[in-house]
Amino acid sequence: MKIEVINFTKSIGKINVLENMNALLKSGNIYGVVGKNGSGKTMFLRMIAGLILPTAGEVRIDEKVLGKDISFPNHLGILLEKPSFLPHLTGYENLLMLAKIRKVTRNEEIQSCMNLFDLDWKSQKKFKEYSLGMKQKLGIIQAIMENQQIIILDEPFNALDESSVETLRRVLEKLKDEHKLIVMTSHNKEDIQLLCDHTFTISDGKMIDS
Ligand SMILES: Nc1ncnc2c1ncn2[C@@H]1O[C@H](COP(=O)(O)OP(=O)(O)OP(=O)(O)O)[C@@H](O)[C@H]1O
Repeated sequence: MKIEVINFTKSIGKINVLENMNALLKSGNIYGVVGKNGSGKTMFLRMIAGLILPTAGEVRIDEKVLGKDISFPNHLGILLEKPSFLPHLTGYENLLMLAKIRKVTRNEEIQSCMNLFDLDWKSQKKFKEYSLGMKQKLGIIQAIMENQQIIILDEPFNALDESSVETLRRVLEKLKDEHKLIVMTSHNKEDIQLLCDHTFTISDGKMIDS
């Protein structure tokens, strides 16, 4: 798959939160998006996910224009800040419910994904009782469990303990080998250097290095 960002500008009020962005992303690569707090990294992810529409320019997913030819990229798995799940259900019940929508993920796959990240799928603990890191892991699992072609992860390493960081690194390498297109933000240089084939640096809504 191919994502092309062409002269994309997004203005909110008088501010350009993204300004004249250009980028090309292809399957089989991990892309890192870096920059200071408030520079526009999350906006960049929202842009390629079709969650914000341009003031000018466009995003093409395999030649289809987002917001015109298609509303959202097909085959998208996404983790945005603060994953939202139903508080009164367990983690497993939340994932089961989401899996029912597209009907592509088997229960066993959810169970093994939870095991991989050291979450007990049989636990009766409700989502509202989850710790920050447990919530993060559930969000990661939801983004990858449907085996989507494009995987967008906003700060996926946030709040993870050391062994889960290792697990996630291995998972992302495997997804790359399976020819997925992965885009992630991180404030951690080591994660970016170890994993990413290409880095986009954003400053004040502008791409300063690509
Ligand atoms: N709903 C909104 N309305 C107006 N401005 C917004 C809105 N959401 C974000 N912004 C602004 O857009 C800019 C980019 O925000 P963004 O969330 O993309 O930053 P970021 O690089 O992801 O930051 P961080 O590292 O803190 O997560 C910031 O100046 C922010 O204040």
